[in-house]
Amino acid sequence: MAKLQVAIDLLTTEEALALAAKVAPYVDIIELGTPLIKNMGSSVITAMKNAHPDKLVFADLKTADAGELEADIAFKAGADLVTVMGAAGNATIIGAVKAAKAHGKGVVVDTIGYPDRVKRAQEVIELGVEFVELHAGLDEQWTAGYSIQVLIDEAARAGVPVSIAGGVNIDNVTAVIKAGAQVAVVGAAIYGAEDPAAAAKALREAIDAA
Ligand SMILES: O=C(CO)[C@H](O)[C@H](O)COP(=O)(O)O
Repeated sequence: MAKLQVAIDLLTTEEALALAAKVAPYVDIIELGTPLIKNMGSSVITAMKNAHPDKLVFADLKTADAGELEADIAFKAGADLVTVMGAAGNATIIGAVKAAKAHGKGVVVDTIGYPDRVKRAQEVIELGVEFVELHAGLDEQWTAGYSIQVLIDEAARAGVPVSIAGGVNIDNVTAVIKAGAQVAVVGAAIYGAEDPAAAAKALREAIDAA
């Protein structure tokens, strides 16, 4: 069954916990966004895991170097999954995977900005990562002409476990899952909704029906 990951791109632990409390019944993975972790430090990871021990807590570190060290910090704080950039060297990804194995946790590679996301996904899966995030970041989403269809097409031909992030919403989530994504990552369409719980519930139902 495909998973729903809520990306919490808010800026304080208090706001993140309040949102997570509303949407937790409908999501499998709670992602702490990079700006949130930069603003609050690893204490937000611990706070979220303590509040939701039954959920996978995803620390979107976007590590570019010192993979083992940065991943170890997040796993010690309570993360179940951490991200390393696909543009990082393989040594960085291998280091993070080493830390993950030591903690019984996992690494996700984020392909933001990588020219050939599918090729990199196929390469890094061999390094022991859990799955690869086919990701158009916020800046790319705000570029004229952006369409999530690019990511959906990439997922359909990746042939390795992937998530899709970059403007997933209720209108496209079925296509995201039908393309083969194992995880749909949803940020603004949940945290920016008038009723985040209702938005998460609708996404959950669409994923389960896909
Ligand atoms: O990691 C991120 C940005 O770097 C976001 O969390 C991710 O893109 C999902 O958010 P949205 O659904 O708003 O695109």
